[in-house]
Amino acid sequence: MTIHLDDHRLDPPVLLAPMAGITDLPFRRMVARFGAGLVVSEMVASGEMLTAKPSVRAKARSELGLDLPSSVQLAGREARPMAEAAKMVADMGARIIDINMGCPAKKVTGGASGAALMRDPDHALRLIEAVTAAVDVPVTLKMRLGWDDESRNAADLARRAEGAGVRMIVVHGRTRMQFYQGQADWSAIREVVEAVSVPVVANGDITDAASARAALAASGAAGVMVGRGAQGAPWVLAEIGHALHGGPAPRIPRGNELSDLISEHYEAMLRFYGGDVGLRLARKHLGWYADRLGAPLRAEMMVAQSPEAVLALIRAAFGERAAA
Ligand SMILES: Cc1cc2nc3c(=O)[nH]c(=O)nc-3n(C[C@H](O)[C@H](O)[C@H](O)COP(=O)(O)O)c2cc1C
Repeated sequence: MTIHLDDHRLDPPVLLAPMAGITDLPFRRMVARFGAGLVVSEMVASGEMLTAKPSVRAKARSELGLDLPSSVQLAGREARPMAEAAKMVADMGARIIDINMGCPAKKVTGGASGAALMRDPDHALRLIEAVTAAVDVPVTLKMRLGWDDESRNAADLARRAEGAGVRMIVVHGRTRMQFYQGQADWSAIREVVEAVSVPVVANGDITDAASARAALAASGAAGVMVGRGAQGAPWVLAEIGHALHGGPAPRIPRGNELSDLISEHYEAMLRFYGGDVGLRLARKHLGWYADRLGAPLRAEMMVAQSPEAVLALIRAAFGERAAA
């Protein structure tokens, strides 16, 4: 099954979730080269986008260097700045724009954006309409089941969003008040699938082929979106695409090929952010790779102070001898 958004084919329908501080351009490129139907940027605050801060603009960059659609996610609470920011990111090359109505963080919901928009559907609709009217690229929406158990309004909001021109809806199977607790309720996503005719994508706790298959069966969704499951395993989306949709099997690197890949990711982060910031931000990815792959020297990688020292540790931890 393939999801079509205008000329874009999201094939396989296995999508990388937006994650603030994680799905930056270097990580999206890493996931994209193994294979995914779509990769989504971390959220970009619309207000900050309009101030033209270089670090915010960098989040909205989407040139993957591959023939794969890249989506930029915007967060905000007011229609006009959201529409203006949407125009800016489309001009920068975003091929799809996603609206964040799922983020539970107090910093975000306190500003009445993210999942807080689900508490005020009339206002949310005005914001969606402003964005769809402002750009020619497809606009998608990411939401939760609702604010809390008493107000599970995802299906109703999805129906209205479709009417306002939204082309695909991703639903994280938790309410905002659940934050990340418990288990995502994939069967609750079915109500949204049945409410709209645009593709609905299931999200939450999907980490491998088995959970992806279970999420699709429970929800009836057209595809899955994977977030935390891709940390330290940028090949996981391609593995799911292969198992469920017959896409090409990813070649998961081992030994020196693995240490080359991780070094490449590391150096891409240094180039993207500049030395000091890159060195610091790359640590969490190195930690995830080490955790996933059971590699040694994790603690040393976390405190190493120079790129040369980190690269030597990557070779020692993940390379041929380490694998032997
Ligand atoms: C560290 C972190 C950052 C996130 N940032 C965003 C974000 O910027 N925008 C968004 O819509 N969701 C964000 N999310 C939510 C994820 O997109 C996803 O909905 C959630 O993690 C559930 O999927 P998963 O179980 O596959 O991780 C974030 C989640 C995490 C863990």
